[in-house]
Amino acid sequence: MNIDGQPYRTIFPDPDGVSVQVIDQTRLPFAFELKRLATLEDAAVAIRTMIVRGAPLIGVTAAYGLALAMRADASHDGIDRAVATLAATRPTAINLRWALDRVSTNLRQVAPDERFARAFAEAGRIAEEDVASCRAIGAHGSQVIADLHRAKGGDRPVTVLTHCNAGWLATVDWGTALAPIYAAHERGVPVHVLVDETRPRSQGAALTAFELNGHGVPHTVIADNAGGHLMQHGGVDLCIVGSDRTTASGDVCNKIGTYLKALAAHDNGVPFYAALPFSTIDWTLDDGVKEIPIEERDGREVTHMTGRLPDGGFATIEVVSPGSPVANPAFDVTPARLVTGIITERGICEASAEGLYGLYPERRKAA
Ligand SMILES: CSC[C@H]1O[C@H](OP(=O)(O)O)[C@H](O)[C@@H]1O
Repeated sequence: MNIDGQPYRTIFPDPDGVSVQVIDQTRLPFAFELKRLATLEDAAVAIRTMIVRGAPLIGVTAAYGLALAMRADASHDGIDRAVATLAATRPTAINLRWALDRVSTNLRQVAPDERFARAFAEAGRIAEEDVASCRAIGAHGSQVIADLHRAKGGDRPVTVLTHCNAGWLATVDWGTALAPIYAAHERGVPVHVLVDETRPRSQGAALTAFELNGHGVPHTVIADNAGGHLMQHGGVDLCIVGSDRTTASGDVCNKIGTYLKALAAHDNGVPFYAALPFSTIDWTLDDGVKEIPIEERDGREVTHMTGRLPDGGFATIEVVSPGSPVANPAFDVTPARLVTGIITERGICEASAEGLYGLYPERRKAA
């Protein structure tokens, strides 16, 4: 998407042909910096430290990371080691495992000296598919916004609340939850986005707000705990969130705090959608609350915050009483019963096995 009129993607091959460039998301919104990933370790560190983040982007980065690993060790053990290293970086987003399986599956049948080129090309295909999928999610989802705009009289913007960052920075381009918003904005449907700051890493305040500013989409950043109140007072027409893993039954795992927004939406009759591509669906799971692994991140993400000083420098400050124990689960699971619908690249379905298998019939379990 655009940054001040200049189109960007979050990850792209370096002109040298043997590495990739990524936007360092730990430096946004106050600094725009690219980082070159040339090795397996570069890719693993980038995912683990959230230089790149967001389920689809994590998958694409892992795919390129496996290719980069082939430059150093293209043996069978080298493939196994690279897959294990990348799979261990973050446990929740299923896109990571999905991408590694897709790239590694046929790699062993290829001659070792062809494995880098084959894996690098496959990673590129995954990236292009992600762009196409997210663009399609935008097209399908923008119709929900357009229909709401008409249903509400067509004389005011549709207010959409979103949580965390599920925009183009979480994918290769377009995004998932934000794709319908971009598409609606570009087709002239007036929208106003309520951006949950999304503690503790503030992906909303730092990344979603950065995206929407860069693309000229009206928005307001709000404290995480304000959403329920705004819904009670008619301030929210629609919620759209992303997902890191959605089960075959429609349970939606997403950034911590999503479940609380879904409860408030349900209590106030606000439609609550999850937007996600096929690569985010885990067809092996049915009970998301019991079965999806929830990443526990470093407590320092809660006890400290990093921001910009008045002189433009960066500083990290402590914001919790020293010595207090901290818990930092990074995701939660919204049961399908609280989800109005799931917006995918193939269309919109109800959050259920019937809905998802209806869009992806080839995934029906063998009888
Ligand atoms: C389109 S996936 C975006 C998804 O990923 C985020 O998690 P993180 O920033 O920790 O990678 C968040 O759950 C978003 O909804």
